[in-house]
Amino acid sequence: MKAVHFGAGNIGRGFIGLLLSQAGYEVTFVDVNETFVTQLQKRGEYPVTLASEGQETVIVKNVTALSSVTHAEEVAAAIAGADLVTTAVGVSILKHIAGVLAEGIGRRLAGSTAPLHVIACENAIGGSAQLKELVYAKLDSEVRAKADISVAFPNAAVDRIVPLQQHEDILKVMVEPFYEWVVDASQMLPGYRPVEGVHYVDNLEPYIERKLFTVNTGHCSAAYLGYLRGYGTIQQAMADEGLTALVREVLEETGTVLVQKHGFDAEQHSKYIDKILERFRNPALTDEVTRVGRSPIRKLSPNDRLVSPALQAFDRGLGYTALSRSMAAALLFNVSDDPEAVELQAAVAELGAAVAVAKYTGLAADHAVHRSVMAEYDKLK
Ligand SMILES: NC(=O)c1ccc[n+]([C@@H]2O[C@H](COP(=O)([O-])OP(=O)(O)OC[C@H]3O[C@@H](n4cnc5c(N)ncnc54)[C@H](O)[C@@H]3O)[C@@H](O)[C@H]2O)c1
Ligand SMILES: O=P(O)(O)OC[C@@H](O)[C@@H](O)[C@H](O)[C@H](O)CO
Repeated sequence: MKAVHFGAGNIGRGFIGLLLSQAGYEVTFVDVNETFVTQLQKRGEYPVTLASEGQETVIVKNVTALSSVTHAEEVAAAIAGADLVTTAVGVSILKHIAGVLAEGIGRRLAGSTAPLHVIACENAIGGSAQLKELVYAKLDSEVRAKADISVAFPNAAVDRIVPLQQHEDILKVMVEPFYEWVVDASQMLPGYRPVEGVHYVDNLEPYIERKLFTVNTGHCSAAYLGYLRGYGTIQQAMADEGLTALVREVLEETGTVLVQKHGFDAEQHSKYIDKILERFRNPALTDEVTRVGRSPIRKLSPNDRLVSPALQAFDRGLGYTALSRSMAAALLFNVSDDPEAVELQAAVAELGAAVAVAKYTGLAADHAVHRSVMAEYDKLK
């Protein structure tokens, strides 16, 4: 079985490539980073170390790589012959891989009706659906009709904390032991062969919302509030009890929405929150607040981890003050090598915070959540 995986970065090597290789796939990574590509081609394997007491290392074998810049032909050919395509490049990069993916799908459908699943493993609601739209926009109607039959884009939720890596071996990845990969079974092609280690569910929404609005909402809250208090890592921020209490408040707000909306057991959900906070604290990881808070404009966007749960709380008459505080803190995330942080800072300086909030969150200036964000911003500033 053959898989093509876009993005040989942290989660790509530390989770998706590892799991697919262990499930028996020959994995071809596709990346723009020439060093990763050359090293993966040359060695055909790389180590993944678990950030736990024993620090067990697994060697991921049966892998190679292609450059999406210099090997576009080979990438399209690999897609034409693959059983599975996955991505972990960042949701805003999906538009850049849609062209070669469309080319590969077109070639494949010219001579084969073998099933192909394309799964975006990004932190976003409906990541694969977004990718499908981008790819379909590049296919003609005849190819689209064929793709409707034998190519599927099931949405997914992936969870494993993989920080930025700093090892002598450039391919080595240190990952937390926990992992979860959930795929929407209702969007798979009939008779699909499950990938070992992937959890297939009939309705993905409760899973993706629970993950994004707990792990990622809590994570970015710790990052933005931690940044304001001068902490460099999530582990340092989470050692501050006052800060952890603020993060917990946020997760209590999202938890109330999730329990009401999806019918999760309140006690179980509370344990889920405890477990997530424990994962953030993992002393064997060093996870920088600048990684976890990266791309604040994406994180402040209407369907992402802050605005969406706040609006859902508002609609249900529930609290959203702690979520508003995290959004306000995002406005103060002044990291000069993060292009979105730079853009956000410039927008706040030029337009004022109220207009910038409306612009990036989609919240009208007279919306109660917008007013709440501004009230928290005035306090934090
Ligand atoms: N790191 C985590 O803990 C984690 C966990 C779950 C989900 N995610 C999600 O996975 C995605 C990747 O995150 P990451 O932390 O691995 O980031 P990363 O920056 O480590 O990896 C992204 C990789 O994509 C590559 N890339 C960029 N443009 C490309 C292109 N046009 N074609 C091919 N490759 C390209 C980059 O060179 C890089 O190697 C994001 O959507 C993130 O939200 C990350
Ligand atoms: O990848 P982002 O920028 O959407 O979010 C940063 C982190 O919260 C994220 O990468 C987590 O580590 C991951 O989602 C854990 O499963």
